[in-house]
Amino acid sequence: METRTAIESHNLSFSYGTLPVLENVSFSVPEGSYTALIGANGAGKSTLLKLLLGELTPTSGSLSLLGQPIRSFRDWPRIGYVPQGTQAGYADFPASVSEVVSAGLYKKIGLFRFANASHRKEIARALSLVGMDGFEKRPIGDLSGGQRQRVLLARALAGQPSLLILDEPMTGVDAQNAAAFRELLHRLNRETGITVLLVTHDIRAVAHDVTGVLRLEDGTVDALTPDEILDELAHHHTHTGGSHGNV
Ligand SMILES: Nc1ncnc2c1ncn2[C@@H]1O[C@H](COP(=O)(O)OP(=O)(O)OP(=O)(O)O)[C@@H](O)[C@H]1O
Repeated sequence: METRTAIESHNLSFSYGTLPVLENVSFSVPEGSYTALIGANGAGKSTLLKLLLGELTPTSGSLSLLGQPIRSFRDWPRIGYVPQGTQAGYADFPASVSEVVSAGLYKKIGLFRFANASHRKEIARALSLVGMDGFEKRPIGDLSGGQRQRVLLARALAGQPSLLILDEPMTGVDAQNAAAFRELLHRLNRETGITVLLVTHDIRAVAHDVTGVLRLEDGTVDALTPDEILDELAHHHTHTGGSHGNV
């Protein structure tokens, strides 16, 4: 069935005990969009991602993924996820690039459900998408931070998800590699049509790439167009993004 929204929430609320984080939040992320999720430290970005990944359950309201209510969502292979700050942790990881990328497949489709040849082909395809063709046999620890981060993106892309969720993937990557990674995300979104939801503290860096922005603030979510965000940035408003002084 064709779905129009990758993510949709209606009056979504979530509290940790008595601490409300999201209060009657309604928003939608269109299929094929490139959406930035921004908000100051503690605004609730990670909490919203955990709700999307099924790790937390909404207190009330509805949340749907790819047109299905999150409670009964079964299509996890269609969701790719790049968690926060993982690239540095792979510096000493004793595995080849191929093994790391295939972990993304195992999680999605089960260890024995993929024939070996098509399995290898899918790993090569994912590596090619991120510009890491031929790196299968290299130990991941031998790569640069920027290369490792692209391998982790390939792991999320293995199995051809239709929604890619990234939690501050540029953390701990130098400026040049971060710029290359942003360009890669932009190109993936344009060329493959994959829906991208990017949590970022640096909205300025992606404001020209994204098709929309969701800003978490005081328990609510505001949807902004790229023009609105660029306008705010041009007028030096201070509440467009994180609290690291980069807005
Ligand atoms: N497991 C938890 N139990 C209780 N409170 C929590 C828990 N996790 C987060 N919080 C609180 O919920 C609020 C939202 O936190 P969350 O981590 O979602 O924010 P964030 O926007 O991701 O922040 P950051 O940008 O620093 O990662 C904060 O006040 C935080 O202290």
